[in-house]
Amino acid sequence: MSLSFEGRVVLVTGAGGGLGREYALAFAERGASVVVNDLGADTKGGGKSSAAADKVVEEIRAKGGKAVANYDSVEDGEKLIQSTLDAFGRIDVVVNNAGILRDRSFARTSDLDWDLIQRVHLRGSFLVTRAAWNHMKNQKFGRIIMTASAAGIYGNFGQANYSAAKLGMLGLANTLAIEGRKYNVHCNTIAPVAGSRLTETVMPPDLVASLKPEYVAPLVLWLCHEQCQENGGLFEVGAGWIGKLRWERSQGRTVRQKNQPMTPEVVRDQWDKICDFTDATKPTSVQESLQSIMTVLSQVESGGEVGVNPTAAAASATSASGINPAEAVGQKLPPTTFNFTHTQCILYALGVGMSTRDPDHLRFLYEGHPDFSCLPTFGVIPSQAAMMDGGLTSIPGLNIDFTQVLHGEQYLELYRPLPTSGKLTSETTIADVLDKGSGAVILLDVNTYSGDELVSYNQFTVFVVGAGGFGGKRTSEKAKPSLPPPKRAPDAVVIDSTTRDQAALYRLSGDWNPLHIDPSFAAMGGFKAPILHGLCSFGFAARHVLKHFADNDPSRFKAIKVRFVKPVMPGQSLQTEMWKEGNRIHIQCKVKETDAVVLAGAYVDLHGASEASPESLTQGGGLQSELVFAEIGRRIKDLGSELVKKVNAVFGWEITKDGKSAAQWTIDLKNGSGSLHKGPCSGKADVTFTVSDEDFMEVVMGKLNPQKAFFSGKLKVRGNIMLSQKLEVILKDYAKL
Ligand SMILES: CCCCCCC[C@@H](O)CC(=O)SCCNC(=O)CCNC(=O)[C@H](O)C(C)(C)COP(=O)(O)OP(=O)(O)OC[C@H]1O[C@@H](n2cnc3c(N)ncnc32)[C@H](O)[C@@H]1OP(=O)(O)O
Repeated sequence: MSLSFEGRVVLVTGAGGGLGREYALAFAERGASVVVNDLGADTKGGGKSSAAADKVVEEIRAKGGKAVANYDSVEDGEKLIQSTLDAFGRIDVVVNNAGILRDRSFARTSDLDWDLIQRVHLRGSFLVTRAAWNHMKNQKFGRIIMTASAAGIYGNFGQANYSAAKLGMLGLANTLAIEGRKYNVHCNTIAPVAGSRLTETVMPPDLVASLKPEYVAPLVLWLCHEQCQENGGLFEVGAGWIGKLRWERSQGRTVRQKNQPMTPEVVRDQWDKICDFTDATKPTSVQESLQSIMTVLSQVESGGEVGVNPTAAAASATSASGINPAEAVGQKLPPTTFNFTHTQCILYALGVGMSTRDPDHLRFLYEGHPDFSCLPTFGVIPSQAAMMDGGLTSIPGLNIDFTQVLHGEQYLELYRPLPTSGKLTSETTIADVLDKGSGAVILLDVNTYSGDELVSYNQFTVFVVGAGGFGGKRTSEKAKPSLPPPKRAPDAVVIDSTTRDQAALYRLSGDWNPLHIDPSFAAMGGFKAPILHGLCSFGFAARHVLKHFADNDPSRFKAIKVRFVKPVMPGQSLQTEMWKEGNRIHIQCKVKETDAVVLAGAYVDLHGASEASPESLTQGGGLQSELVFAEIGRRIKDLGSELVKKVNAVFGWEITKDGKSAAQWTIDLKNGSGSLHKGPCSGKADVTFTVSDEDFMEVVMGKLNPQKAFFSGKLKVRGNIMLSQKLEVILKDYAKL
């Protein structure tokens, strides 16, 4: 199939002669509507005439093609594009071809020689392309050609100004290729060798005659066709030959050692190796280029030597298993000290989304508040310091690529509420290293002390993507398990938005990992953009639980466990679903916009749920009814283990020691009665609680002891006659105990 440009609109700058004219004719021949731009200047940029462009337009029209002339300077980019739109209503292709020469040896290059060349080539291409850019983006199609030159790629005597402008156009094209990719706007660069007005000054006449422009145009047409997916390429073309160019980089050598100054002498001594292209690499993006720099950073940090070929060192470390559990497990990181004041507590609270919009949050945001407190999940901050300081890199057997590190899971247990200022020390041990196939999992146990008192225990689970397969074990008894939520609708759901700057704010609490702020680093980890800290979403979820089930009382917090199953992007909304099971609140978090589960197997353990606050039980309307009834169940258990045993024996119930019941609970809040149904295993028990609204809430709020309520008759338990008789017997028995 021949390549047609029917329906396409093409602008060729400098199309009055040479290459530009050839492109214009070739596009028009294949059906394109062509704008033939030419200022009609001489090769040095002097003069102005419409003749050149008009002639080409005539040629095209004579052959039945569609073309209009335009005589604007490329420095008036907007005008060029406007006249293209006026003539044909759209713009599909821009060929930046116009150019002039002011050749001089460098010493004789005047400001004007320099400026004129930059203005026409580089600035002109920028202005014309920018004027076309949004039209192309909006229509999701565009093809742009930049015309560079061998003089720019290799340098050429007497063309300093021209070389600089030409390679500048390559840089421009490289970035346009990246920015336009997702809109199907492609930008490629050619370095043509053709006989033209510009080359006749530097080439012998017979060579100029034989290097015909028609040997270049087919490449330009192909690159501008919708079928061509090439983007960001650089091509040398001439005499019927086309070749593609790319960057090549030597393996290079590391010239720095940890804690040593980098000196010119070391550079000198390594020079031959730095310049040796054996096994050269071909980086194609800033990300690839940076990757090796990151490798060097981690090698230097882990005590790598001067003169090392970083790629080879990384390869041999991996082949000799960068991860070696036998060496790593049991190792301790250097202890760290964390000094903090109320500033860090407040900054952390803001980092996990607290806001003065919610009056309940003020106690965590204002040091003058009578109940000023530190959020319990701040407990991860002192303990992460050891890892963040690069301590992990010093562990033998843990040669890991930090661009691939993700936070996998977190467990935090507090032994007392955190102070709002103080000095805490943390001791970190590599508890275990697991081989998960797709990655390696490193378990880090951190004990944090205030003086001699153990304040908290953290278990960090670090997932190193791609580092598995070293033949290690898959599970560990040391891992704090995550737990699935109950199979029923959640008892409470909270939706809370993170902001675009959530990660930028959260990192100020000490996790400086560039993954959360630097787009290039995030790209190395395979992410389109920086992702939110796992511990930031963790903080959001934990405070949702604390508010909903513990009246924002930090002393109620005991422990939390979370698994990070998918990344969260700053700006997304978190939907925290919560299930109350006694003192344990199971949690699952989704990203509201995508419905993807991001935190799973998670739970918060609370202290002393017997002091459950009225608000936490009455919020949420109907959703809470199950929860309220579960609370009554737990209170029945409070009546005493003897009674529970008897009730279980008679009815076959299973009220367990933590107050959970296999029975299903429902309640009708309207008439103040609730019914308790035996679970699916037996249908015989069907008991109704009857209680006045007032008394019911008293019980639920913990103001009325359920035991007293039973015996004073305020809380009546009724079932069918037989069952209630049996229950009465039990209750009487119980009264005697
Ligand atoms: C020096 C710094 C120290 C501190 C480190 C933290 C620094 C922070 O700045 C970094 C961050 O905050 S990163 C942001 C938060 N984390 C994330 O976004 C990760 C999200 N999770 C994922 O992408 C995948 O689960 C992923 C990629 C983790 C795993 O996905 P897959 O490879 O597809 O795994 P899968 O096939 O589902 O399972 C394979 C085995 O791995 C176990 N597993 C899965 N997810 C896990 C996770 N999150 N944590 C721990 N183990 C996990 C699976 O259970 C399975 O093992 P098994 O078969 O034995 O059950």
